[in-house]
Amino acid sequence: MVSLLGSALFPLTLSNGASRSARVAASGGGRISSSCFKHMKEQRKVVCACMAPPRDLRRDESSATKFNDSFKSESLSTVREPEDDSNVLIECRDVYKSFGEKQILRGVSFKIRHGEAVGIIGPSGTGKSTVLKIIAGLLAPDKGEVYIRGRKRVGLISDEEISGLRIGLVFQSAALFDSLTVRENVGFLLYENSNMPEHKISKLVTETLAAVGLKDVEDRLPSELSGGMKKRVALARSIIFDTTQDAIEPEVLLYDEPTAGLDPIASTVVEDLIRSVHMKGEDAVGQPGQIASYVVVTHQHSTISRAVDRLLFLYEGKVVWQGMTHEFTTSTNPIVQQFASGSLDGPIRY
Ligand SMILES: Nc1ncnc2c1ncn2[C@@H]1O[C@H](COP(=O)(O)OP(=O)(O)OP(=O)(O)O)[C@@H](O)[C@H]1O
Repeated sequence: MVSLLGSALFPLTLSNGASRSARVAASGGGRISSSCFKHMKEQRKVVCACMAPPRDLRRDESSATKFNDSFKSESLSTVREPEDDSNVLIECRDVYKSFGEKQILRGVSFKIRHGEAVGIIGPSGTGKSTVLKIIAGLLAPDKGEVYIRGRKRVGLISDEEISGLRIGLVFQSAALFDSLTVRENVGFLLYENSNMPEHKISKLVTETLAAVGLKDVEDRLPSELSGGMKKRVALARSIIFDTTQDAIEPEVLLYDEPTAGLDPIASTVVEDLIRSVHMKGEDAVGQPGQIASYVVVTHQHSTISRAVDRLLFLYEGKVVWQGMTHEFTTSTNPIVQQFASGSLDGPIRY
């Protein structure tokens, strides 16, 4: 697993004899941006650097932990949590992160349990994406710990041999390789890392595309897709996995502003898609989703109400409120009230 990371994306033989990496490199004349490439590499590392725990974890029933509303973040520590943490997939414990002089995270703590659909909200620049990258293992905390299924992560994901959890990060921009077809984009990790024959990967790609409601797009280039379709392709790429492995680990997907820039109806489609690939949902072909838990960073009210069950509110480097989604609008916490109403008056200063 680790060795895959260093060897990056090369080489990858295509059925037409060209190599995928060569085509990516050949696209340097503008068809693929360096940021897309970086995103893909980052995402790839996250998805790949994992091993295989038992499949039946997916069937575990778990409910979101209910937290009381509170006026002060400090009082969160007095809230009793369930004693049984066996279903905790990811835990951040007192995480700090600075960029230069700028202190962004100042003691962030939370748990993501098996089966949960969690949203992270809060004012711009408060560190939500930073939290996602820390969970994903793309950034290391300056202080504090991240536990993956009870095991403390040491360093970045690229240093890990076994995490016991596949973690996928779905970026705001679909971050597809513009020079590769939809099939090659979705099957990218399998073409490169698995022993699956090409025809099997191709079949799996078609099935996975069908699961996110796409048909007959395998041979198209990303430039021939709408924005919403690109997001679906990106989602398909995140949920595809090697079905020839005996044991498949549970997967957590991290979505960074998945509905940003979409019209309300396209947002609804993506929100329902996020639900549908979750274990409690049903995909476009009527199969239960494969995602054990997911975390969504969003500013969109519709995404909060439609796609997540529990919310973490991040402000000034800490989780200052946690609660079920339906408790958000009725919260008496002045920070939450101001944010929910969009008022200029209140403790949040811009
Ligand atoms: N790699 C980095 N180097 C320097 N500063 C960074 C880096 N990554 C993030 N920051 C800074 O950290 C702060 C938090 O960024 P982050 O993207 O996590 O916020 P956010 O809450 O997701 O914001 P938004 O809601 O606007 O997307 C910002 O001020 C950002 O400029």
